[in-house]
Amino acid sequence: MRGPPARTGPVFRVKALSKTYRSGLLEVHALRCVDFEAAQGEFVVILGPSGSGKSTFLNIVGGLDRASSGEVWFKDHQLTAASEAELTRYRRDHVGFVFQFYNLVPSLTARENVQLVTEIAHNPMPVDDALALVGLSERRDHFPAQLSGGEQQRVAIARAIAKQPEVLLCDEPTGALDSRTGIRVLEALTEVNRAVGATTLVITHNAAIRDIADRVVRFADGRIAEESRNAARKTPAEVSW
Ligand SMILES: Nc1ncnc2c1ncn2[C@@H]1O[C@H](COP(=O)(O)OP(=O)(O)OP(=O)(O)O)[C@@H](O)[C@H]1O
Repeated sequence: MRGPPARTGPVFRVKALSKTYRSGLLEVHALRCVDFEAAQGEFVVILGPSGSGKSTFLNIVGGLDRASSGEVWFKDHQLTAASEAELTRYRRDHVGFVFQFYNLVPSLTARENVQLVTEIAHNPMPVDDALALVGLSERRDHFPAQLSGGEQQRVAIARAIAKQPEVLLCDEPTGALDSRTGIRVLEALTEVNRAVGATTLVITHNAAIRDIADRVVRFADGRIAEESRNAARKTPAEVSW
């Protein structure tokens, strides 16, 4: 008789994570003893007021910044014990980043911007598949200046997921966009989360977005103040703000 299917462990395990920034005599406690886990393929929305530690958290989990104390694990790799070279490899091989500002190369087309990543990735998807996932097949030969803000953000998402990352970390991906365009970008993110199965963490100031997540985490004053799970996820089209 076969037993129950083997459960895969969490993708992220964060234990007692703290981060203190020091400049001169001044200390800022950006994170205070944060515990967190995320499962494979989970879509987590992170809310919280300005300065509550959201970006600091995402940057540490993404290997862009270092903890002051505590542990961060990505599967069986302890990021908090990793060397700079190991963190660089972690970011390159496993993490897709999407930021508020798209950081596309202006002299390259949409396709070429995505290609920059697929050329150095271990297991990339075809560039055209990545652009199709975000609904931009028709625009692949356009330059960033010929694309709307939402389209540029979708190119940035295609670039982030073309390497088929295990995690997708997004810091205010709709922050610079109007609501209709923002919804299109969220549709691209949920589609990518479904198709690639990447564990997805999305920071937003926009509480309306909480309904599209599996789970919502609210930061306040460097701590996780509240967590909730959505029994049913809404589609981005059902959300308005
Ligand atoms: N490099 C840094 N040096 C000093 N202090 C910093 C640095 N980065 C962040 N902080 C401070 O740490 C605290 C948390 O910042 P963080 O950017 O994580 O908040 P946030 O919730 O993402 O805010 P926002 O929504 O405005 O982006 C803030 O008080 C901020 O000023």
